[in-house]
Amino acid sequence: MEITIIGSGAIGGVLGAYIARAGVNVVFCDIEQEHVNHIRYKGLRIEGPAEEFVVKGEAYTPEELIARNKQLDWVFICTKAHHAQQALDQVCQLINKDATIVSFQNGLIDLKVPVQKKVSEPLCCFVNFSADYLEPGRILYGGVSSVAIGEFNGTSTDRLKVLKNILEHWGPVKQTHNILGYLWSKLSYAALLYATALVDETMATVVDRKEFRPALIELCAETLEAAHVKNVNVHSFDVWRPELIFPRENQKQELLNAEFDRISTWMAKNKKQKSGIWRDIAIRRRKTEVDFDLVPILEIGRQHNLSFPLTKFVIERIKELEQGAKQMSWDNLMDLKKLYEDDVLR
Ligand SMILES: NC(=O)C1=CN([C@@H]2O[C@H](COP(=O)(O)OP(=O)(O)OC[C@H]3O[C@@H](n4cnc5c(N)ncnc54)[C@H](OP(=O)(O)O)[C@@H]3O)[C@@H](O)[C@H]2O)C=CC1
Ligand SMILES: CC(C)(CO)C(=O)C(=O)O
Repeated sequence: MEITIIGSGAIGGVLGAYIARAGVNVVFCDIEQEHVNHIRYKGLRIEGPAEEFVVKGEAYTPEELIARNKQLDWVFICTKAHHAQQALDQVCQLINKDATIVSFQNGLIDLKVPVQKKVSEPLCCFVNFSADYLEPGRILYGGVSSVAIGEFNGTSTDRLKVLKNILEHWGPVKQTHNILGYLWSKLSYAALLYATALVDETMATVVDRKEFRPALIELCAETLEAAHVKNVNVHSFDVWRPELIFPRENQKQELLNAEFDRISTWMAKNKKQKSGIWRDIAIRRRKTEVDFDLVPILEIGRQHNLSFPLTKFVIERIKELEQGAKQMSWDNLMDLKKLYEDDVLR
């Protein structure tokens, strides 16, 4: 068995390193030549909260992987959502009907393989552990958190069992009939993460600020309402309990405050202190995955005559931050709070 990781950054790098360290054949693939060279010649360093280790491995750019011309067996697509389809298309000629493709993206993506390839639909992996690509060959790993896998149609298959065994070289993995429930739940959590990235502060600091909580809770409720109209039964994970937020009429202030305290404490303990969204904007100066995370929520709202003003605001502000038209600041959260108080509460 050989696992090919397409996109060996934060998530792909951590998973690949643990799986390779356990003795499974892992082939790392990434578009960054310097990163590929590091993995190949010096090794990939994982800097976790409990341990640091280095794994040397076979590593290629997509072009080198194609030139190698070996059929791929297990293909983990670990790029950002907006690169995933292109990353898969690029290596498609190396994929035949026996291959298993697994998507690891946050957000709503629907990877397609040309039908003539007769490849089964991709498996899906929900990820909530955190990691950051620091520089070529170096990845910060925040520590163990939930990972769940499933077939999109909810069935239990042999290939899922095999995937579970592979991924458990990293840590505990839940096999679920409701992978969409996890993905949508993560989307509602991601709404919170996007809001924290409006400020140049740690996620824990933002979530700790009680004056912003009502607006943040309503922001997450908008995504959960979209999940509801799509008939998705959202699943809790780690400290995230969407059932406390939606349906809105079930909200209990005390429970929600305690929940947000718990989330803040949980975030403060993680080695990764700021979100991937913050990192994309502030450090890597590139686009976030907002088009795959929050933009589809607005679209679903439109289709169902639901307006999601806070989601719309966060999308617009994130895009302004991406373009450099606005700066990260508490003022952004003040504006969100004001919108909530003036337009939503009214
Ligand atoms: N990081 C985290 O803590 C978490 C991330 N996730 C999700 O996991 C997914 C991956 O994110 P993450 O690991 O953080 O992203 P990273 O940017 O750290 O890693 C993705 C890597 O893929 C590379 N890449 C882009 N296009 C291609 C291509 N065509 N072929 C090969 N490699 C390519 C990127 O290069 P380049 O940078 O040059 O584009 C990058 O090195 C995202 O959907 C994210 O939301 C989920 C939970 C937590
Ligand atoms: C913070 C984290 C890891 C979720 O826990 C995440 O998904 C991100 O950084 O985008």
